[in-house]
Amino acid sequence: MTKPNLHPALDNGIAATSAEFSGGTLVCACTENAVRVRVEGQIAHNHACGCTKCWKPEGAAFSIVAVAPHDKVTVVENGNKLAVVDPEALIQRHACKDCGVHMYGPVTRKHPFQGLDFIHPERFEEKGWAQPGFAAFVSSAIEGGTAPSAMDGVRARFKDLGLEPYDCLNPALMDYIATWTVENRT
Ligand SMILES: N[C@@H](CCC(=O)N[C@@H](CS)C(=O)NCC(=O)O)C(=O)O
Ligand SMILES: [Zn+2]
Ligand SMILES: [Zn+2]
Repeated sequence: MTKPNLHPALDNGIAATSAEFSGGTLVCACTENAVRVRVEGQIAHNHACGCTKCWKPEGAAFSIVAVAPHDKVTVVENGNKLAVVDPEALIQRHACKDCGVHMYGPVTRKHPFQGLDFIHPERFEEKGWAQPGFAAFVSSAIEGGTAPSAMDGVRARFKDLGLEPYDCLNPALMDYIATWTVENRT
């Protein structure tokens, strides 16, 4: 059976995390006047996401997405090209209006992820960012066009890569969300 195309940063071999990585610059896909976003420090919770809302490169069924604290994320070039994809969404994904790449997505509303920005580390100009650790929203890939009959192969491939597949987030993040929910009951 042919291997499913998940994402180039998975299919072509997962690049190792470097302890030396102390931040980098995300760049959009424009060849002129590219948007650049500086992220200070290492990223956290990097994972593959199968949902339809996360930005993916052409042909990929999954995105690669991680978080960084909002105060560590700064637009440094061509921020005038950014627009919010869906103002109603929890994650305020700021995309380049010319090439469509999502550059950063802050969570500003009261939520366990408030204060975090979602970013796509494959857009870093530098290497060494923390490698993905699991796969989230795997069943949502069907909504993005993956055939239901391909899903066993998709999950098996993630397991081969050492990335446990989940249909929501991983247990650590789900427990974190539930704990926050208990602590913030009104
Ligand atoms: N099945 C839905 C799932 C969407 C979803 O819940 N995505 C997650 C992972 S990125 C989320 O946290 N979304 C919040 C948001 O999009 O603002 C889809 O594929 O569109
Ligand atoms: Zn662009
Ligand atoms: Zn997603």
